[in-house]
Amino acid sequence: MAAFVIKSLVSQITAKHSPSDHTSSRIEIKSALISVKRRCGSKIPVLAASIHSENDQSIEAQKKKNGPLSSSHLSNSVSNGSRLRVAYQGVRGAYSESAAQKAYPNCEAVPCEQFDTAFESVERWLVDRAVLPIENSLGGSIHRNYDLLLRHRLHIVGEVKYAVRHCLLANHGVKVEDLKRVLSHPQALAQCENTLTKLGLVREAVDDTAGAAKHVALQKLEDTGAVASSAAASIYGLNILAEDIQDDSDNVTRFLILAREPIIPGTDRPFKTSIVFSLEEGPGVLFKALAVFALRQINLTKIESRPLRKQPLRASDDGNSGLPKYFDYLFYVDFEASMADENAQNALRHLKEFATFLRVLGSYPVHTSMV
Ligand SMILES: O=C(O)C(=O)C[C@]1(C(=O)O)C=C[C@@H](O)C=C1
Repeated sequence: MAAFVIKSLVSQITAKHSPSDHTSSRIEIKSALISVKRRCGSKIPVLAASIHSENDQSIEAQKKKNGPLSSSHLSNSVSNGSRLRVAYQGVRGAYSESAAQKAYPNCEAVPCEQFDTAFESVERWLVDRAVLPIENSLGGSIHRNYDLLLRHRLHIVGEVKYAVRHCLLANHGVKVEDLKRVLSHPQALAQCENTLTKLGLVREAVDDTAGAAKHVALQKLEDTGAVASSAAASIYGLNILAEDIQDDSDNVTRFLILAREPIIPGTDRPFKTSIVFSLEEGPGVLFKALAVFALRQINLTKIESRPLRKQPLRASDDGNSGLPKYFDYLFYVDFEASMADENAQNALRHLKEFATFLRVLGSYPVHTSMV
C-alpha cells in the first residue's frame, strides 16, 4: 500500500513540475514522503532512496550511452509511469529485448547487465516489469533464473514464447573459413552445438548474444564471429554468414513476465500456475507430491529441481559417521490450472500437508500465440 501511495504521489508531483525543475519536485516529494512515512511506517526508506535521487535524467543519460543498467544505477531513478518500462538482460538486439517487445508492444525496453539487475530494477520501481528467459526447447532450463525466482519476491504475471533464429555473424570481408572462435550467450552456443562443431569453432560464452555481436563489431575482430539475431547484425553493422544455425528449427525460448504485484487469476481462459516446494526425505515422497495433481487430473507442464542452497546436503538420519547422505532439492512445478480453480486450491492444500516449504510463484494466462 505504501509503495502504491508513493508511486501515485511521485507521478502527481513530477507531473506538476517541468522535467528540468527537479529541485522543487524533489522538495515536494520529500515532504510528501515524510507525511506518507508517518502514515506507513519504516517501510519507506528503501523506496524513498530510489525516489530522492536524480530521477530519469540519469536513466536518460545512461540510455544515451546505450549502456545496460548495472547495479550501480539501481539506486538513482524511478519509473516515471508514462510508458511501461520493461527490463531485460542483455543489450539492444538481444532476443530478450524482442521477447519484451512481444509481451508489451509499446513498452520501453530497458537493458540490464545481469538477470539479478533486472529483478532488482523491478523491486526498486526503476521499471514496471521484467521479461526473463526460463527455459529453451533445445538448451533446457536457465537455472540462474529459477534460483533468482526464489531469492526475490516478484510474481510471475505472464509468459511469452519466442522462436529464436540464430545467425552466424562476422565483420564485413570476413569469411566462414577465416573464423577460429565464436562468441555468444551459453544458451545460444548450446542451441547451435552441431553447427559450431561442424565448423570447428572454439566457443566463448559471454553475457548475451547481442553483446557478443557488439564486441565483434567494436573490436573489428577478423578471426571471431558471433551467434546472435539478424536484428543484432543490423544494429552493430555485421555481415550474416549463415542463418538458422540452431540445431533444430523448433528453437523456442519461454520467457517469464515478472511484476511487483500478482495478477488476480481467472478461469476465463487457460491459466498456468508455477510453484516451488521442498519435501522431507523418504521413499515415495516426491511421488506423493506429484500425485496431488494426478489425482485431480491437473496436467504438469514442467518440473525442475534445484539445490536447496541454504541446506544443500542432509545428514543421514541413521546417525552413521555424520557424513551427509542426501542432496537437498527444491522442486519447481508448472501446472495447467488457475489458482482461482477450487481443484487447484485443493491440490495445493493437499501438498502443504507434507511439503516442508511451498510458495506460489504466480498464476497467469497460458501464452498461446507464437512469434
Ligand atoms: O542473449 C540473448 O540474446 C538473450 O536474450 C538470452 C537468451 C537466453 O538467456 O537464453 C535468450 C534467448 C535465447 O535462448 C538465447 C539467449
